[in-house]
Amino acid sequence: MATRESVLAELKQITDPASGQDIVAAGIVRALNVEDGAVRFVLEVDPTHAKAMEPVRAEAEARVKALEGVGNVSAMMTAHSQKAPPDLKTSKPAEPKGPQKVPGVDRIIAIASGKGGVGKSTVAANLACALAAEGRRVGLLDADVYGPSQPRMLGVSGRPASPDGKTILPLRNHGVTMMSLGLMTNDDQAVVWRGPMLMGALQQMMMQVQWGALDVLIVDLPPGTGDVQLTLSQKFAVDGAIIVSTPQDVALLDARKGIDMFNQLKTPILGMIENMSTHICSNCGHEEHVFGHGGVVAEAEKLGVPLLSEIPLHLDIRLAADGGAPIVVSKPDSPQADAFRHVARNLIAKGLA
Ligand SMILES: Nc1ncnc2c1ncn2[C@@H]1O[C@H](COP(=O)(O)OP(=O)(O)OP(=O)(O)O)[C@@H](O)[C@H]1O
Repeated sequence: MATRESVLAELKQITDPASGQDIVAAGIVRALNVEDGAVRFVLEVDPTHAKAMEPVRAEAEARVKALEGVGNVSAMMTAHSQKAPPDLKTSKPAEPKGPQKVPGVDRIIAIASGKGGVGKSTVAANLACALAAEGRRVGLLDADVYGPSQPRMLGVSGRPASPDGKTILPLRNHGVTMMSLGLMTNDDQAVVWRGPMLMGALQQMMMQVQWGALDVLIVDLPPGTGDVQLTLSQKFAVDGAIIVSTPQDVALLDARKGIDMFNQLKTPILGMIENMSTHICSNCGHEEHVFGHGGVVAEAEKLGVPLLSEIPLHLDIRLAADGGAPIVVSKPDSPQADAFRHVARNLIAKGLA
């Protein structure tokens, strides 16, 4: 199916004779609309150039028509119409400023937590694998610079290759395309990241990794509310954040700060996940509430965000994560895996993943 990105990429192949730039960069492509294979756009040109621009319009129309999954194409020149619609009269560039999209990536979901060690990476790994098991094209970016754990959780190692010295080839396991800052550093080397370095590294991971076509890119954030969170939300079009917390008061207090930050950044909160909700004894199945119970449900209700799942504290979840095959992959039919799969299905049903 043709997307806005694929149409823009094709239009970028055409040169604007007036400026010498491609027609997208020159800002003359306006009001692009791609819906169910039908593509509409306008070339806004100076009326005195209308004649000279006709071949450009015809080429644009023909090129887009030749794209796979495109049916009807309507390419109009504003110089042809008596009066251009008001929003086409500005001289702003075609691409909106502000958060950018990662080429080929349809959606970005951030997995965040206020506090460290609450199981954010475990949730991100299982959610990515669960979405892949549902047939989604999934990427997982481990942006947890302070404790990158995805290589271990997804069972991948080795340095990612960069054949051209510019782009980075991600690794892949359990149906998930994965990249981690942990793969770019030595295993036991402590890395001290400074703000600008962090932002540069994140930008590089998002834009220079060859993610390919993805339905969703899951970003496993570091705990807290720091530079990585800010850069991600300000520079990239993040579709939503999922906040992971344990039911403890301290974790919840920090989770609230995280939610406040995303609210300020206008990143939608997709919901909260209560991890280590109840402990289920792997011998007798007895349940107990190690970190208290119901804290996240109450908090989610208070903040008006959905509670997406309650994940039990279970030895199998830790063993699976430490063994390089998350529980969703190693024991897909277990109730523990189901707690994650339920979130994945829910996100897909809502068109969020
Ligand atoms: N529901 C669970 N049941 C059992 N063990 C769990 C569960 N969730 C997480 N763990 C274990 O707890 C530890 C911490 O989890 P994880 O690394 O996912 O936390 P985090 O919030 O990402 O931590 P960090 O602060 O390092 O980013 C890991 O050993 C993981 O296997």
